[in-house]
Amino acid sequence: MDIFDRLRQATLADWTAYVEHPFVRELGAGTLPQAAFRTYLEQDYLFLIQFARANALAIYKSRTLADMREAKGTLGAILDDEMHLHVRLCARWGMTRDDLERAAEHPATVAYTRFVLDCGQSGDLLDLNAALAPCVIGYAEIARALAPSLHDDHPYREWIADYAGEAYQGVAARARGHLDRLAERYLTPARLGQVQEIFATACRLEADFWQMGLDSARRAH
Ligand SMILES: Cc1ncc(CO)c(N)n1
Repeated sequence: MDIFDRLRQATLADWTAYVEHPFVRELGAGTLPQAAFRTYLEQDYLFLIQFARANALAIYKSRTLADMREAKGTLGAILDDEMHLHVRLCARWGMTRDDLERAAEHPATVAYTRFVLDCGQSGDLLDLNAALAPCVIGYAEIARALAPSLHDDHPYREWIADYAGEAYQGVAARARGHLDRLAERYLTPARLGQVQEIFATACRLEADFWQMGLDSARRAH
């Protein structure tokens, strides 16, 4: 069992509430209201800006070149791949990159991103990567679970296919391996509870992020 599996086991209720959130189920079934997806995607673009900063912070917090390269790889994947998906999908609704960058951050976006950044500022690279893990590894798992139900005219096909694709799955697998190596170096029995709490909080903030999308569609009706 690697450290990711141990953290997931220890926080299983929070993990499950995140990866099996009603937003995820409706996304997979293709029944998610478009308004919910649009709000989610707009906020997720703003999320990714802060998430890029968190990975830049991971470079700053690194004591080895190998750790720096891991964070740089994830940072590159966010800036050069993942954000392009958002811009591409939003362009279909007439939203430009500028529109996205001008949007106001929802409290759920602020809460999650600033929590992750604070874990990195107040803690070390293990704390920061424990806060980042539910995000990267969680999305890879969610998309892999949804991919078998994809069909040609699925409304969210591109989103699911991108996160289920080889490139993103590779980023997540690397992050998982890196977290394990960080745990070997830095995790002590005394720290385990705190690292679990960071992981669990990030899972809860992920669930809140999905909920924000659902709630916005409810308000629009
Ligand atoms: C909220 C959130 N969590 C995880 C990911 C995966 O990078 C994302 N794009 N957005």
